Amino acid sequence: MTQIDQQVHSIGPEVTGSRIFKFIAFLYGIAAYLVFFVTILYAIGFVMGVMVPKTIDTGSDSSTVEALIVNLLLMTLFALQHSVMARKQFKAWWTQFVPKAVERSTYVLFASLSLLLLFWQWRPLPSVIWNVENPDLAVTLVTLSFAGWVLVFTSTFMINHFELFGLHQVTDHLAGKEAAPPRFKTPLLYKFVRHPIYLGFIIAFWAAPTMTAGHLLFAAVTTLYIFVGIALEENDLVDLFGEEYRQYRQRVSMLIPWRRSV
Ligand SMILES: C[S@@+](CC[C@H](N)C(=O)[O-])C[C@H]1O[C@@H](n2cnc3c(N)ncnc32)[C@H](O)[C@@H]1O
Repeated sequence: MTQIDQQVHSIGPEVTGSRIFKFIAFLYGIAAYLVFFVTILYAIGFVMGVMVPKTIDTGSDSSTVEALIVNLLLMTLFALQHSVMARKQFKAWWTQFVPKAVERSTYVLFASLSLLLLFWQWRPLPSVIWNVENPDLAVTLVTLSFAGWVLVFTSTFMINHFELFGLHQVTDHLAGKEAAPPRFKTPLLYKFVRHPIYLGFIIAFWAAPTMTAGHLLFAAVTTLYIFVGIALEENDLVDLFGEEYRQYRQRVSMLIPWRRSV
C-alpha cells in the first residue's frame, strides 16, 4: 500500500491527522462557509422582499391552514437543528463520527441547508396586517431593517466571525495548530447588550413597512425562538465561564441596553 492508500483506508486519528485529510477538511470548511454566505445574503432578500426570486410574501398559493402547518414545521426544523446540534452533549456524541476540526463547519452547513429549505418551501400568507403609507416612515423602517442586518454582521466580527462559522477551526487544523479553548469576550457592543446578533435579527425581522400575516408569523416565531435560544446558550456559557458570565449577566442587559430585565 502506498502512503496515500494508507491515509485513505485508515479511519480514526491517523486520518484526521493526515495532510490530505487536513486539506480536504479545509476545502469542506470553505465550501460550508460559502453556502452560509449565500444563505445569509438570500435571507436578507427573503425577509426584506428585495432582489431574490422568492421572498417571504411570494410563492405558490395554498390554504391558510396548509401555509401555517408547513411554515411552522419549517421553522421548527430549523430551531431543532440549531439548538440540538449546538448542545455540548450532542457535540460530544457526534464528534465520534464527525472530526472535531469540521464539527462547526458541519453545523453551519446543516443550519444553512435547513434555512434554504425554509426559503424554498415557505408558503406566503398575504393578508396585510399593517402598511405604512407615509413614505418617510416607510423608508425609516426599511433603513432600520437593513441596520438590523448590519448589526448582525458586524457583531459576528466582534465575537469572532471566522470561528463562529468554522473557518478558523479548519485553518488551524491545516496549519497543525491545536484548537484554542473558547474565550469569554465582551468587545464593543457586548459591553451594552449580551446578544447583539440576536437583537439585530429581531430588528431586521420586525422593521417592515408592509407587514403581512406570513411575515408576522416568521417574526413572531423567530423572536420566540431567540428567547429560548438565549436561555440555552446562557446555560452553556455559565457552564463554560462560570462566575465571570454570571457577573456579566447581572451587569449587562440581554437585548435592550437601557433595560436590565430584557
Ligand atoms: C450565534 S453566536 C450569538 C452570540 C450572542 N448570543 C449574540 O447574540 O451576539 C453564538 C455563539 O457565541 C458564543 N458566545 C456568546 N456570547 C459570548 C461571549 N460573550 N463571549 C464568547 N462567546 C460567546 C456562544 O457560546 C455561541 O457559541
